[in-house]
Amino acid sequence: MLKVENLHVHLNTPAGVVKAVDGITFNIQPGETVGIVGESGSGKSVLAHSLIRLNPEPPAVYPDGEIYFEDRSVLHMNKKELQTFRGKEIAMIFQDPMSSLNPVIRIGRQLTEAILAHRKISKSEAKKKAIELLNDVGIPDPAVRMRSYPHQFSGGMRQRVLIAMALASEPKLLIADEPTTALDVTIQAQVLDLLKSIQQKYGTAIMIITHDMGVVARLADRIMVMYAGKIVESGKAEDIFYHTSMPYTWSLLRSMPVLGSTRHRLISIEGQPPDLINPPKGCAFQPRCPFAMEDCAHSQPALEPRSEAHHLAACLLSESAFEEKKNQMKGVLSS
Ligand SMILES: Nc1ncnc2c1ncn2[C@@H]1O[C@H](COP(=O)(O)OP(=O)(O)OP(=O)(O)O)[C@@H](O)[C@H]1O
Repeated sequence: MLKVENLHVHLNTPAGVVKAVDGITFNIQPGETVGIVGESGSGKSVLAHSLIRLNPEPPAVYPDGEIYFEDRSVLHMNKKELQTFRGKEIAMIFQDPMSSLNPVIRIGRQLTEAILAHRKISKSEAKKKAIELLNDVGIPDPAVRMRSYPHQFSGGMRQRVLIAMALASEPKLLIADEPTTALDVTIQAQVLDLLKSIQQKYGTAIMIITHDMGVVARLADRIMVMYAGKIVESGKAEDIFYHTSMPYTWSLLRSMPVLGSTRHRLISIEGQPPDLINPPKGCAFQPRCPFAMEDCAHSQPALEPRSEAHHLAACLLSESAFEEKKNQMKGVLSS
């Protein structure tokens, strides 16, 4: 359904060219849930926004690569084509629902208008559909709540409303950019469960962007790990969690809190993410990598298959060598 080929997105800033997306290739199939994880600044949002050309142009330019949605080139769409494409085929929800809702217009009207923008139905049918959608996303008393203003809803409820708005056009792909970061933990879990149930009901593919490995663990079939504008590891969720093949992914996983663990402090990844204007030569993670070898500073590892099908990693260490290094590290940490 979605095919991204060797995509490069550059941001021309006064300080220089930020290589925010630096040669990324992936597909999303209908109904699939794909998680994109990485630290702040790794290029997740720029990548997601480029799928519907939401990065302001300038500063964004697309010097190389292609994005196809059902064989249509998104990078070659004109303004009018983009307008109908956005929301209708691919919809997006953001971290802060308040910024996407109009504070002075009732929820019901905003939702009804979103439906009417995409479907040729009467106003009363759209209203009925709006109530149905609010019900689907778990808003109690939806017919009554249609008359509420955004500030009369809690943060979690507002995120539910936005999910309903995104579903108004029955998109084939829903991009959720850090949809739960602004919510507290119990509400986060409810919103993630809602996304899962929506996918089952509507068959919508979901691309979820997060810096939280716990979020992708809960939701994603397939995970792509981003570092410095590149995908450094991708595979099925179980490959990423149980056959981790790239030291950056391993570091992200080690920084996750573990329920019931005797570990008392969270392990953070030492060092800073690289400057995307002057990225380091060789592997961009090398300056922070606990397993770096001499070659890592000179040659950039390609994203290559590992032993499990469709599991790719960009690391000069072979699977067995990485396994050995991890075991040595565990030995040092436990002694
Ligand atoms: N409008 C812009 N102008 C200049 N640089 C930008 C702009 N937007 C993003 N960047 C830079 O592009 C890089 C990628 O940013 P992006 O927002 O995609 O990261 P991210 O992984 O989504 O991080 P976060 O989780 O903090 O949103 C960063 O170095 C960021 O500073």
